[in-house]
Amino acid sequence: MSQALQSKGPAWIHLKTLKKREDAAKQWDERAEAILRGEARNLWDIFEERGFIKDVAGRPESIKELMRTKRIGAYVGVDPTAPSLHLGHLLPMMPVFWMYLHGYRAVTLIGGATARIGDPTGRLQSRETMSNSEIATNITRIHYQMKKLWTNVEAEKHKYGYQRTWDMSRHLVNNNTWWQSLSLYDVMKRLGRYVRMGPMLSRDTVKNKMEKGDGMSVAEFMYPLMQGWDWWHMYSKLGVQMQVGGSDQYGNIVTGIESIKTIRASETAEHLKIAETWKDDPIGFTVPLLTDGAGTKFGKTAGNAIWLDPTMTSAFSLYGYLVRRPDDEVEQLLKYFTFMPVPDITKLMEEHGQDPPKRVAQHKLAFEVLALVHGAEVATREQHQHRLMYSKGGAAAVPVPTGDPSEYQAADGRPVTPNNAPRMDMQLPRSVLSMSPAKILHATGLAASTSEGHRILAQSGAYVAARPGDSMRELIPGNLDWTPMKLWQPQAVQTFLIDGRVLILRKGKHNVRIIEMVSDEEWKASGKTYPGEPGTGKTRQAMAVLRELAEAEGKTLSQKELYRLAQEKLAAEEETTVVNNPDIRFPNKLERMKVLGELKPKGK
Ligand SMILES: Nc1ncnc2c1ncn2[C@@H]1O[C@H](COP(=O)(O)OP(=O)(O)OP(=O)(O)O)[C@@H](O)[C@H]1O
Ligand SMILES: N[C@@H](Cc1ccc(O)cc1)C(=O)O
Repeated sequence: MSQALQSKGPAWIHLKTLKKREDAAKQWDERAEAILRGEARNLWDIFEERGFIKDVAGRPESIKELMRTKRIGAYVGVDPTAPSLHLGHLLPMMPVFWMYLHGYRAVTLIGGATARIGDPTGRLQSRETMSNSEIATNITRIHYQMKKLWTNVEAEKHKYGYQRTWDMSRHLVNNNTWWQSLSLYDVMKRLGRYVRMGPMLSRDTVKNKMEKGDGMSVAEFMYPLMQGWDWWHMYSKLGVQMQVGGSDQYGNIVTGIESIKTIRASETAEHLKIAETWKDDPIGFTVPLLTDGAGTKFGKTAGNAIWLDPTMTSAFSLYGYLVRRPDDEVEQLLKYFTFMPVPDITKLMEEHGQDPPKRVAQHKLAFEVLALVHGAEVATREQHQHRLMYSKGGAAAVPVPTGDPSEYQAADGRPVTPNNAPRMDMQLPRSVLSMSPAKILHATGLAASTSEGHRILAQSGAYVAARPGDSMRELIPGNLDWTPMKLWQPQAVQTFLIDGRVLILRKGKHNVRIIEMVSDEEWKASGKTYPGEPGTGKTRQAMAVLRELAEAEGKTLSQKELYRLAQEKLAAEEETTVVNNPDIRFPNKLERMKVLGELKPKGK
């Protein structure tokens, strides 16, 4: 046995990794051969068959050959200009998910930096400037949404029998992580110096916005170059050679290809130069536009978005929307939004054709999309609800998210997963900020009590979105970094407020709260209470109810008596009626009578 293999530690790991890499390359070559022999399929053909390809930046034959022979990476980016992704965004993400299932490297990108500038493509008016807190909120929500999608893609991988290979990989990145430290000098030196104004000025977006719109800022003008630099970053660091986008992204993708070639050629250090053969060239394509029944693009601007966030479009409504798709659309939607092989879709459509009113194809579509967006358990639940509704011929009662305390509780004590995570957005009164971190955790529902809050903090189990390290400062705008919370002084948490109004906390991996601080007056007027709110404890509330009941009977009770009775009743917790708060139990009517019967009106 060689020295390296005998010794423990890094050298041994290194050899093991090398061996895996070698095996993976061999497997890839074998598959490339199998594709050539017609025994395996080229993913590019699958993209074509499913209707994913609208415009191609590059030669389709070369791309196909590249995909056969090389394990390239692919990415799709979304700017967090809204608090949620929508169905339109999911379309360009689907080919990237397919890439992952087929063993390529797949990246979804959140444009924490680009969202600040706003993609001017196809617009006459600039996007509104977003505040730090709005960006932080959107990034947090979309980050966890993408995580959830990736979790469910993983489940789909098993469902459809895709093998895990050692080298398949998926990444979720935020372009702010490189833009925050990139120097203007680097961008100018490697890219700006070579880009000519003529072609940039002749782009439709630039001409239209300058001539018919509200003009164009330098940053907006540079936007396609920023997107191009993102791609370069991932091209050079992760081997991302392909970009996928919505149909409006063609111009940005072409500019990106030119940018990569320019930056690549501007490398002066011989040992850092990247090869420039067709096998190394960046390539990309756009997917068709997803439109609504009236042919309008689905999106934020048109106000017709079907959101992937269940508090914005409930899982029930998403299912309902998909089940209502007309017969002539459903086959294409199955190709776009499910991982069902096309022969299975064809078979399903034949079955559907035998009894169209049964909508088997639409139900399958709805189930599959929900499984991808919200997980198999929610998909099964919603399918059941809808079947029940149709069989009864009436509308089932659907819970609409209201921000009720129960929505912040983890599902029946089970571990919090991306698919059952409680809702993130909540409000709390500003006075909460002067409480201890343990109490704040309790107030947000991240801890069941203050003492549990203490325990969580002692074990470093909760985090606040903040600058990395111990700097005790609020989040770097555009980033999402976490700092473990400690048993800090009561005022400390205040230092992490973003724009003085938003606090972002997390417990465990997926249990997140984005808390908007409102004035105490506004909170009081809302009539809401939070766990541990002073004056709203169980005993105090029970005393208030008992006092009211007694007064209605013309009886006045001392505080001491009220306290004793409240304690007694709460301890008994027999026959109960839930009032307002599911945590607080009150005596039922019979009980009340008994209680009041026992009472001696004061002075008698
Ligand atoms: N309806 C759609 N069909 C296909 N792709 C879409 C659709 N909507 C958005 N996309 C794609 O998703 C990505 C992100 O889009 P973007 O952030 O511009 O969202 P949007 O909802 O279209 O915004 P807006 O409506 O404000 O223009 C882009 O690649 C875009 O082309
Ligand atoms: N410009 C894209 C989003 C995006 C941002 C950065 C990227 O690197 C890629 C894509 C859009 O508006 O849809």
